[in-house]
Amino acid sequence: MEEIPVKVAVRVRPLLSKEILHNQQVCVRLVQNANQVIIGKDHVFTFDFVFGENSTQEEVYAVCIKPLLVSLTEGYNALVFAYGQTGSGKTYTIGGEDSASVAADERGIIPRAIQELFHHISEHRNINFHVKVSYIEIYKEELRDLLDLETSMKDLHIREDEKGNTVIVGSKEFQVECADEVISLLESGNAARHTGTTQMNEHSSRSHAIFTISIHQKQSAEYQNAAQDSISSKFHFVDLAGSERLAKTGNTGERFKESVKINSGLFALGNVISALGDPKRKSAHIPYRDAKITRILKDSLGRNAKIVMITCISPSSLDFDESLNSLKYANRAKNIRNKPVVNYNPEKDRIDEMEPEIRLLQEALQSQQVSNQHLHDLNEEKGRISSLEEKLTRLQVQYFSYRNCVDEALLLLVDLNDDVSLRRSQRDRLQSWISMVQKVRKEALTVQETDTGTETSPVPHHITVLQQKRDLEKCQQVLAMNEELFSQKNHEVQILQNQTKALLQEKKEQQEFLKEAQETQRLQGYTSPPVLFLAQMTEFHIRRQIILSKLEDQDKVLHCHLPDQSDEEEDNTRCEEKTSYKCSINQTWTQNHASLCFLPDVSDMKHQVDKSGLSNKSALQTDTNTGEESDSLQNSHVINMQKLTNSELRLAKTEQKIRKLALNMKRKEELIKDLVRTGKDALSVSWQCSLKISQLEQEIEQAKTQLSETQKQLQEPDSKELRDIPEKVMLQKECQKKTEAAKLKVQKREARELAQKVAQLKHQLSQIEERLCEESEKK
Ligand SMILES: Nc1ncnc2c1ncn2[C@@H]1O[C@H](COP(=O)(O)OP(=O)(O)OP(=O)(O)O)[C@@H](O)[C@H]1O
Repeated sequence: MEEIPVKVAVRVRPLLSKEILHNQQVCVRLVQNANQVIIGKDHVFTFDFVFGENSTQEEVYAVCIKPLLVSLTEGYNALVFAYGQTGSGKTYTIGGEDSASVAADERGIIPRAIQELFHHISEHRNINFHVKVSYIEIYKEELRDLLDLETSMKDLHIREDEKGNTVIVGSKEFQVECADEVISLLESGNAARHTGTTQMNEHSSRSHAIFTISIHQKQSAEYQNAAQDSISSKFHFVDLAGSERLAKTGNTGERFKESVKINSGLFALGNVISALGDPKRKSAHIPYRDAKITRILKDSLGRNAKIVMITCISPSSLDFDESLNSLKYANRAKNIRNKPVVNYNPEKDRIDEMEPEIRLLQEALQSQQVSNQHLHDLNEEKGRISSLEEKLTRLQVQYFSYRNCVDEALLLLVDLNDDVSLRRSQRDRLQSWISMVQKVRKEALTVQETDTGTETSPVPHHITVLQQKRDLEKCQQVLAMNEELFSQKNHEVQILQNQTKALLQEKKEQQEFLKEAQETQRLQGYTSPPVLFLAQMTEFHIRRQIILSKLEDQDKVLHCHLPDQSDEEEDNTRCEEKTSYKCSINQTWTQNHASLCFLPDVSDMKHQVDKSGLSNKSALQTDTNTGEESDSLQNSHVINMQKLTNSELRLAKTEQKIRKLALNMKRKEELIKDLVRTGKDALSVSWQCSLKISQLEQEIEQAKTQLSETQKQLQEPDSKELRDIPEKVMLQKECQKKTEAAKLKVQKREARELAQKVAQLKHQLSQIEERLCEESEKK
């Protein structure tokens, strides 16, 4: 396999009108015969082709591209890429401009190659050509289909097939028939390409564009002989985005981002070119994967393609650095060596690849045919069976009708045999016929019995089968309906079960919630001061209740004796009084029972007790015959009543005390809260003060240092400047500063005092808190 180097051409564009206007100088010269470019004074480069400012598009095409197009038609892959600084003439050379605005002789490489290709096709009628085109751009390292803008960037992927050919999966390939069709596709792609205005170029391409023509050629059937195969080849036309010096272009925002991506892609391409141009490259790694452009060109660069690199440069001395860099870049590319081959038989290879698949398919087809035959046979068999079944049914019907006839004939002949006088021979024959029929019938019955295993039935067999079939169908229908019903019911049951589950869950949750609430209430009951107070109150009431009940019991004992010591009238009075007393006691009892939190009116009680006491006294006055026992009982009753009154009074007093204490506690709690708040405020004030103090201290320190410096300066006898007025002003300022510093000192002292006060306050506060705690503990 022959190794051929990459051909490198350099094209120097003429100075543009704006460059002439700015009187820019030319810094590039060409030595046409030697294919040399001299830039500046002493940078000389030799290339395969050099084109000066007067070179035409036709010239560039004829020299650089025509041989590639010939190679393409011979079955070789080809690649031309234009490299150079922004605004150096790449798009102009490649032909990526709007062709409507370009004169025919200014058309670039691509339209010329298209024309030539279709001219070639038209001249080779013996070959069947299939031409496809695609147009892709790499914008900010993302692929974009310029012929189908609806294709999302995410759907385009660079892949490598098993032969190492780069394939862009998802890109549209248009099958084309004539040059005009391709030109219009090219134009629509050019229009869709990302371009923008920069300081360096009014129509700057902001992306790398790859226009690809793929051809597949095969001898026409009439000219074909067995030895000839088909050929497939492709031609990439690559218009790279221009290299840009960010400082020079002044790009910002989106343009800046584009520049970064463009330069990184070009840098990756430069690295690939360097690696490929390195004589020790066999061991070196080729960094194709670093950028999309290098991944796409992987199968061409350094591999199976004939390559021409066109380096475009500006002649302006202002672009000297960029042009020199481009020439160095191109110089490296000269070292790349490729091994192009004619791409024969991709179809045959494909057929080879597909052979096992074809074999499998053939086998599958055969087995399909066999099974089809079987199916056919089966169908035939089925048809035969059904016709036989029909025949059988018909025969059975015939048989039964014949049997009926025979049965009837038998009966008739048996009668005739008995009644009619026949000749002996006739009678014998009849007799033998009858016995034969009987024998046949008997045999038939035995066969039927063994077949069915049942008693003989008068219904023909086929009719029974049909009937049973119908019954079976009905049963199946009923079964299906039942099943449907069953599934419905099942579903309903399922729903109900779910509902029950949900309700149970809800109930459980509610129970848990209730428990939690009860628990919280219980815990709160032990900790909250008002509840404690209530509990204490309740305790008091219970004790009071116990005392009252004891008194009542004693009272009952007392009243049991009273009726025996009075006459009837007095009895009534006493009874009335007794009832009123009892009622009053019972009333008190009921009141106490009704609400433990309610204190009974002490004055009421006293009044009732007095009343009972008086009534007892009057009873004692009317009955002079009362015994000592009754006296003592009455006395004890009065004493008890007094005791009760006393305890009621004490209880009322204690309750009042408790109320007062609770009120006091509440006030003190509020006081504590206030004090804490004040303490916090005082703390924040003191913090702010200390912050201010530290600031002031710093300022004082600064003032001090400045003062000492000024003093030093004043002490210097040689300092002439001191006598100057501005210097004096400065000194005055310094003095002012010193005064301010002194003031600050005073402020600082005040602040310190304030801080001390705050500390004292805090101390007092803590003492009060301690005292309050002690008091509350005592209470
Ligand atoms: N050989 C030439 N003869 C006359 N004019 C040229 C030539 N080369 C380039 N120009 C002009 O120079 C300008 C810039 O060219 P072009 O747009 O092709 O640059 P570019 O290298 O593609 O720039 P970019 O990288 O920014 O896209 C265009 O106006 C173009 O017409």
